[in-house]
Amino acid sequence: MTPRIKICGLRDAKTAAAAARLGADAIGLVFYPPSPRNVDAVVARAICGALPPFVTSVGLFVDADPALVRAVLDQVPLDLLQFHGDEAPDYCRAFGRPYMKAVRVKHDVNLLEYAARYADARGLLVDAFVDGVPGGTGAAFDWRLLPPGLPLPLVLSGGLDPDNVAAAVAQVRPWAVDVSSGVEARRGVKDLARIAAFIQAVRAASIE
Ligand SMILES: O=C(O)c1ccccc1NCC(=O)[C@H](O)[C@H](O)COP(=O)(O)O
Repeated sequence: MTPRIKICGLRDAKTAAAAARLGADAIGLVFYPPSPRNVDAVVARAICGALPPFVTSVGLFVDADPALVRAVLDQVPLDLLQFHGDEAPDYCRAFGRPYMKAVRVKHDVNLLEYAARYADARGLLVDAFVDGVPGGTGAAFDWRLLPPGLPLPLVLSGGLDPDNVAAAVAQVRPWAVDVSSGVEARRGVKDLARIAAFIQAVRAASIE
């Protein structure tokens, strides 16, 4: 099985459409103003409109005011919500949309407990813990901290790039991989050659 591939932090329709043509299964839209990858609803709507069928649009929020999430949902046809902060299960459910919960992994995190708390999530996205920065850091974590037998689909992220993703897939066997910094030319600017190389590396490492 080849893991699904999400390219996160797209900021224009042309690059998002190109990523989809290269084989991305999902693209992530960051609604978090401090991020260099932040987009507004107008740009996000244009990006979603440029995607072919069967490519999932994921809206990423970090402890956002629910009014902001609702305002985005009113304007942008998102398929899935990604909550990347400390959102409680009730918050995540309140929008009545499919969601996945991000967890920033450090040595004492109990992912089985997370999976039980967010049992209705479509998946758990695991990312590196970096103090003071919620995500998109390019930092990796020790994949040995991931327990076997997680009951939710696992989306592996954090410091993945074209050179290390094959090893990550072989070791972790995730449902999907998610990348942002590792396919950028510079912070916030995606590089199509790196996206192509990343997708190629994931496919070459497909799981039995
Ligand atoms: O991308 C961001 O700027 C960002 C900001 C705040 C919270 C999350 C953010 N990105 C989340 C993602 O889904 C990234 O793909 C994930 O954190 C991995 O990022 P990277 O290590 O840069 O590949």
